[in-house]
Amino acid sequence: MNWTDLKTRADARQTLASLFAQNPNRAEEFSARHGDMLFDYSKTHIGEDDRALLIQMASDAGLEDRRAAMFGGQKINETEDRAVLHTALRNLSDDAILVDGKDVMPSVRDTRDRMAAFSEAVRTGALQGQGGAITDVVNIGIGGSDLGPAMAVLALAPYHDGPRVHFVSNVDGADVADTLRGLDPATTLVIVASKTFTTIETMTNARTAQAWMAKDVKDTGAQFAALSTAEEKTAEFGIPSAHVFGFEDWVGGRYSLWGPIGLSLMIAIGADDFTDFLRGAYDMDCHFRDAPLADNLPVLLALVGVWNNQGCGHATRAVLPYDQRLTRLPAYFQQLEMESNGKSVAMDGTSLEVNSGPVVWGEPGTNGQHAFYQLIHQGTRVIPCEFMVARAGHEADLGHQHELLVANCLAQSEALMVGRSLKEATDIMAQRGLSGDELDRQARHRVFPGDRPSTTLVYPKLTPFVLGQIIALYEHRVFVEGVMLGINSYDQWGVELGKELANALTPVLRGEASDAEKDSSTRLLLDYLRS
Ligand SMILES: O=P(O)(O)OC[C@H]1O[C@](O)(CO)[C@@H](O)[C@@H]1O
Repeated sequence: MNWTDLKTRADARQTLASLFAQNPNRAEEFSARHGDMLFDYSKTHIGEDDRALLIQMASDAGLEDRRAAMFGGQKINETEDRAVLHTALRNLSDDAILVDGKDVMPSVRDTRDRMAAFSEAVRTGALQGQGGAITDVVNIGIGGSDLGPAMAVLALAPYHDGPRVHFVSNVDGADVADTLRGLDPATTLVIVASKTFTTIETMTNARTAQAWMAKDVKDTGAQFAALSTAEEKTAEFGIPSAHVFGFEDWVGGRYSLWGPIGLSLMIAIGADDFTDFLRGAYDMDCHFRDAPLADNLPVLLALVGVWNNQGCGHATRAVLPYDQRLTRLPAYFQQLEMESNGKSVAMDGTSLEVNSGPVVWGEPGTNGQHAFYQLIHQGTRVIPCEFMVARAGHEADLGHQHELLVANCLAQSEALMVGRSLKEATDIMAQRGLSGDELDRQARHRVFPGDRPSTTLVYPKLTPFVLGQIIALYEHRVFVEGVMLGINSYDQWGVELGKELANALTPVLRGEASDAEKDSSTRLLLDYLRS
């Protein structure tokens, strides 16, 4: 890969002001549309030749072949010898997808139909709890078995017409206790969401919920469901097979929202809206698969990411949705991007020549503006920002609030780019009556360096279809960045060591095992915690 050329180009980048001055069509030429979605990346430092180099680099990395291999069910997750087929879960065509020569689609469709029947039964009251119709659903899962449905249920709140849906993830007993308090065990459905059905947090919380329900409900299994690839383990837990929704190991945890892990979302919004959500993702899949690289939204998003991170050396990326219902989206993207591309070893076992994926973080606007934007505007480090905003909100009677939201979103990217010079700040402070040294001192605090990069994604309205598009857009962006880095985006060995050590420390905390082998810092902490 041509990382040296990329860095040389990035080091020689021009300012945003000069890029716009040189090219009056920059906004048009450095933005792309797909359907009703607009992606503007003109406020980045990428010039025409830089873009050409980035596209060439993606192509040289074998992007087109890797993409075909992923969609075609080949085992691109090489460290786990698995296919990567979350796209199969939203494949709404009649096309077969073969893994090891077998079409996976009949089973995907069958599970989807079973999910729809189950969620309709819960929503209509055909499936009752011991105390009557189900009023509350509690999804117990963590990581990809929590973040996706939790994010999407909040995002699609205007479409809720089913029972209330709650999420428990943390092994901290506070989470399950606070969630179950006030719920009626006789009208609650508990969904245990775990791909492996071994995750300690989820299984511990599931057993706590089972004990809570058992005090009031004779047949707890009737009010439990399981979402897992490990169907024999769900049976051991006492969940009837009719309430078990299985999937295959070719669905990664952080990519699993589209199948059984989305059951809580389907119960909240209904099977038809859930299908619209899949339709949006499928639409983005087709765009990603078919559009030329230069017009391809996931590819462009990835190229901006690579330019900012591996090119310019910006280590973090802020995701800033101006959409309150996307409050959980930054956390969802954190797992999607950091668990996928937070790796320092390439597929062939060699060390990466460049930095791995960035630190992803964020909060919705306008809240973030009153919290951390100070650093984004005037801190010493540059934080590339990804703004997102809907053309229309759901609250038709509050259109004036949506205008304010949009104005703030656009104002931030403008302020980041344009900044405020010392001369401008001085003029402003002079008009306010300051002069001499005091004017000089005060003006310097009011300077905004500007020239800070951002992108803006505009979508028509946060519907199930559009949410599906947005998530698939980012999934494919992660894929493209991973291909360019030459890493496997679909394993997560980096989470294992901490899990192993936690398992070993539990008996030490209970006083059932010695801490003699532990380092002195860990021993100090153990002494304090046990005392
Ligand atoms: O669905 P499971 O198997 O409980 O795993 C939960 C999460 O744990 C992880 O394996 C990381 O520990 C994630 O990749 C996954 O989403």
